Amino acid sequence: MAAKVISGTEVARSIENDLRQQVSEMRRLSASFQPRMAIVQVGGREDSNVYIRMKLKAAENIGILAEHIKLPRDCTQPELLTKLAALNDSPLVHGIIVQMPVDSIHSMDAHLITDAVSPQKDIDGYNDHD
Ligand SMILES: Nc1nc2c(c(=O)[nH]1)N[C@@H](CN(C=O)c1ccc(C(=O)N[C@@H](CCC(=O)O)C(=O)O)cc1)CN2
Repeated sequence: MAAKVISGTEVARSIENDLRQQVSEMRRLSASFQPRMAIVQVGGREDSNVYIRMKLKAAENIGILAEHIKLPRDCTQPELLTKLAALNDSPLVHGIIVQMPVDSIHSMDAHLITDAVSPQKDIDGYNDHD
């Protein structure tokens, strides 16, 4: 049997089209519903900046509002956890991504941070509680 070459680009485009239709249908059923996600970044690593730009563009392409929340490198773990708790509690935010690695001058427990995202909003699948 001949091998079949699978185009990652075509698969990605198909997934994006499906998601766009799902978002559109949700908004048709509830005109007031506006899906929103938050991408939380600590610091300013350029590799992370590239990936975040890609995520923001992808969200825009399917009709999801994406907010890029940039926290400074001197952000402490309690401050980051407080921010994540606020996003967990916000009825306006439906998905949360914490861009890894957390680029802080302070020590951070990566698992504690990713597990602080509500499982119901963990659209990245980093949470150990899932
Ligand atoms: N919150 C997250 N942070 C980080 C993740 C993540 O998934 N969630 N992963 C990396 C960075 N990153 C996205 O942010 C990411 C990097 C690379 C890839 C990937 O699939 N790479 C492919 C090659 C892609 C290409 O060059 O075409 C590969 O490695 O085969 C996905 C996501 C750390 N932070």
